Amino acid sequence: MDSMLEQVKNFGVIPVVVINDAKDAKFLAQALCNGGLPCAEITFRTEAAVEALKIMSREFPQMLLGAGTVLTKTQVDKAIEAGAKFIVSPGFDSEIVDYCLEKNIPVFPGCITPSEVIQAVKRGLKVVKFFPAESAGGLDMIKAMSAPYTDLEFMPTGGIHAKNLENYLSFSKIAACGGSWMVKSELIESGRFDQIEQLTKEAKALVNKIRK
Ligand SMILES: O=C[C@H](O)COP(=O)(O)O
Ligand SMILES: CC(=O)C(=O)O
Repeated sequence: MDSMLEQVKNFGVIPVVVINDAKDAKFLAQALCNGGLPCAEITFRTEAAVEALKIMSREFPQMLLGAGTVLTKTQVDKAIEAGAKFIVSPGFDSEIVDYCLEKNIPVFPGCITPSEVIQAVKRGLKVVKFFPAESAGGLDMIKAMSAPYTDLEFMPTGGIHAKNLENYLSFSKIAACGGSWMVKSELIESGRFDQIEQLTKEAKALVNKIRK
C-alpha cells in the first residue's frame, strides 16, 4: 500500500477517464505515458471500462491503473481481475471499503463530511477521495476538515483543472488531484491523442513546478 501511495503522490495528478470504446485504450495509455503521467483511474461508468482496464494493464505494465466509480463488490472483483491496483468510489460505502480491505487492495472512498472521514480513519485509511471537490467546498473545506486528522491526506476530484491545480497541490495534505481535463471523452472519441499527450505534459509540468 505505502509504495502505491508514494507513486500516487509522485504523480500529483491522476487522470480520471470515462472511456466508451475499449479500442481507444491503448492509444490513450500511450498518450498518458508519453505525457509523463503513466497512471489513470478508469471509471466504471461505461461498458468499455473493464476491457479498457484489461488492455491497458496488459500492454502497459509500467502504468499505475485503478478503477473509479466502483459501487458494488462485483465491480471490485472485476476491477482486480482486470488489473486495477486501487479502487475509488465517489462516496463512502462501508461495504465496499471493508471488502477492499479484506481483499488487500487500496481503496479511496469519497469523503466530504467529518462523519465520513471518521469512518475512513477508523479503518486505518491514509488517503481519501474528496469528491466533488469544487462543489463541496474546495480547498477551504479540505483544510477545515483535515485539521483534526493530522495524518490523513486527500485526493480532491471534481472541477479541478490546470488553473486551480496549483492551489490544491500547494496544501501539504493533498496526496494528488484527480481530474478529467486532459482526458476528456470528446478528445478520446475523436482520436485527439496528441492533444491528450500535450495536456498531460502540461499537467505534469505544473505538478513539477509546485512540488519541486
Ligand atoms: O465526475 C467527474 C470525474 O470524476 C472527474 O471530475 P472532473 O471531470 O470535474 O475532472
Ligand atoms: C468521482 C470518482 O472518482 C468516482 O466516480 O469514483
